[in-house]
Amino acid sequence: MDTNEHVIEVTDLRRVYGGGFEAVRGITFSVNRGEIFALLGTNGAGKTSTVELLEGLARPAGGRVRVLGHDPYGERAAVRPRTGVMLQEGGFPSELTVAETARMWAGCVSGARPESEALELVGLAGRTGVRVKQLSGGERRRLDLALALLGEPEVLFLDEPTTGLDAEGRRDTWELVRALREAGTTVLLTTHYLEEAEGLADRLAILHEGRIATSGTPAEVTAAQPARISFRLPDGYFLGDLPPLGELGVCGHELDGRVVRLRTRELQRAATALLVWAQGERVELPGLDVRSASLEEAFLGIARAQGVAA
Ligand SMILES: Nc1ncnc2c1ncn2[C@@H]1O[C@H](COP(=O)(O)OP(=O)(O)OP(=O)(O)O)[C@@H](O)[C@H]1O
Repeated sequence: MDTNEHVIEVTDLRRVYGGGFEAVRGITFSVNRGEIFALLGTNGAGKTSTVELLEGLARPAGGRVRVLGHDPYGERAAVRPRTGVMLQEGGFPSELTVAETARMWAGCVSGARPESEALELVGLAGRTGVRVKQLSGGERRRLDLALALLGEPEVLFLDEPTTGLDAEGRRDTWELVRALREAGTTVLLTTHYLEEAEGLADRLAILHEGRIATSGTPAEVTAAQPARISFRLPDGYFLGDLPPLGELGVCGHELDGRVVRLRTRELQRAATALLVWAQGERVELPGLDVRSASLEEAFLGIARAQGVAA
């Protein structure tokens, strides 16, 4: 299998709504076969607007989308049977049972796998006789996912797949998505959960106001953010007693009471210099905490830099 094949290609994509509002303002990215790609962003950043264009539900105002080499809007018949879509709101008839819903949906999918298999995959095998209206919010999300899997899609679009799931349900969904990737499925998902993107995505893009603010592997995106060192000043010491912060490679600091917080892009150098200083002074640095930036910090950093109260 050629894992460098671009299964999704998006070039300078734009979406404009009826009133003239430009929700997607020229975004470019690609997703390789067998990759999990996450779209992150603040509320209203344009994630759903983008995913809907990839799903062929609307025509772009500009730019180009290709899914499996086809235009998903203009060549819907070529793309739709090979993709699975989990929308944010499923909207099934609430009187039908889980089994009936799956059967009805399977009737619309060519070459569908057995409904029982799809329900088993998402952990709903024991709920087949339950009416949709009696399902919990999390169970409905899982039913949505089962329906998206019925056609054994090559490409799966998941719009906030774990919203409303409890911690266990979320972990089960992550495992399932990973297993799908192992089987060669390409997955594009949107999420508000940064740990979901960090733990699941091979690559991600953070959208902000219709543009990609940053993209890359989770490690690349976080590496662009400064790491943090924090500790309490030892008794009798003041901030000015520390070695010159510039020499430690510190790019920002704050003092909160006696707690010092340093930000650095050279974590190893700064931490080493600080520890060497403490050893020379024969003091402990109480509450010492040294950590690389998390995706959450990268996300908040981008939102702050662009003037958003995240
Ligand atoms: N049908 C519509 N008509 C006009 N504007 C719309 C429409 N749908 C969405 N928008 C606007 O487009 C922008 C992007 O919305 P979108 O739903 O794509 O964001 P999102 O990143 O998915 O947000 P969320 O995280 O809140 O789901 C928002 O400002 C939204 O108000």
